[in-house]
Amino acid sequence: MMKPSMLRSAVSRCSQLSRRGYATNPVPERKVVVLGAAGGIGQPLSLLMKLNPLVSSLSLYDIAGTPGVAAAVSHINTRSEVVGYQGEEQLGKALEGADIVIIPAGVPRKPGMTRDDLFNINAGIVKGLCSAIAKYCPHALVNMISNPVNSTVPIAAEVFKKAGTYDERRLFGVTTLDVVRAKTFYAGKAKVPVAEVNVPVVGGHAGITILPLFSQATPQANLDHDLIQALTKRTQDGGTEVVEAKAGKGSATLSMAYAGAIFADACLKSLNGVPDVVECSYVQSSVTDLPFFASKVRLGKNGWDEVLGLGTLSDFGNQGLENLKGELQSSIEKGIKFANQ
Ligand SMILES: NC(=O)C1=CN([C@@H]2O[C@H](COP(=O)(O)OP(=O)(O)OC[C@H]3O[C@@H](n4cnc5c(N)ncnc54)[C@H](O)[C@@H]3O)[C@@H](O)[C@H]2O)C=CC1
Ligand SMILES: O=C([O-])CC(=O)C(=O)O
Repeated sequence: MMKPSMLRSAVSRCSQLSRRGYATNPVPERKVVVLGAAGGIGQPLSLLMKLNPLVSSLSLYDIAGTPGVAAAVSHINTRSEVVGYQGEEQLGKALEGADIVIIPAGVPRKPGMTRDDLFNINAGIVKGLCSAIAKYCPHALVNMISNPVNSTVPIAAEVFKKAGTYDERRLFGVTTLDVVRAKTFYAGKAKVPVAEVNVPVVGGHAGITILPLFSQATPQANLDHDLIQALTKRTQDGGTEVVEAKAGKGSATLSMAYAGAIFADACLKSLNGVPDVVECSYVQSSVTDLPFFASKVRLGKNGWDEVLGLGTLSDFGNQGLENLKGELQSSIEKGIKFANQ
């Protein structure tokens, strides 16, 4: 068991490491809101955000269960003040003054379902939450986790457009878990240290729309075509692997919380002026003919500064890109249509 003194020194080491490279001192005040904070992702994500020294105010909102989560998290002796909010009448207060809103609210998959099968429930949840964001914190960066991400991000964009608050640079679909998986699976096969691995993952966040570019992975390894094909399939099916292993008890929560915390930390750093923070994310894009697309984006003080191109694709990558376009386009259209009903 870890002794309290060890945990304290780990947290302190963590804060020292995180502070390195920050352009401003003292660290600015930043409010982070988690919508869906009492859920399977929401709880560990709230914990990880409480450990982030860049957060000064942590607002935990859910339709139920937040007082307990907030009470537990608030006892951790790190910088941020934690407040729990429960029920729609408290949503405005939860959001006011937010710099970043992370949204893992909504139902997860069960075995046999696709992410699109969640649309009927989650589209409405996301629409409602985004209307509140437009009203109470229109300048916040939005990190959308709720599935189907390929549609929920276009829904959010439409809601913000209607409210007159849309700024494409502030809306992000969180695809970091695809990158996390691609790195892990690649490191295992390429026999390279996982901490050194980088793999861009582009496209979207469902099945074949998830396109890991292993030909651009670093450190480079001479993996044969069959292995690259297998790694691609495993990354695309990573979510389903967890859904099946959980056998009806939901989908990835802990690894998603980790991925969500990485992405939110990147947003916080760039808001604070750290230059050249680059992450993959599903954003409004002109990299392909699709209006939303995941690729590397350079983050800045006001959201993303630049959507980076795809680089040189292998034949396999090009084929994957062509194969995903139809599905991604129809998921985008479905979201836009729903938001405008
Ligand atoms: N982008 C990604 O890579 C990933 C996305 N997901 C998605 O994240 C979502 C959440 O997954 P879990 O946390 O496992 O589900 P969960 O069911 O454990 O938690 C969802 C939480 O959302 C809350 N909620 C429902 N309606 C709400 C509303 N109107 N306002 C605020 N909160 C509301 C629920 O009360 C619950 O606490 C799912 O849609 C899942 O598919 C999951 C894993 C990875
Ligand atoms: O697979 C799911 O339903 C949840 C998810 O998006 C993931 O784990 O990548």
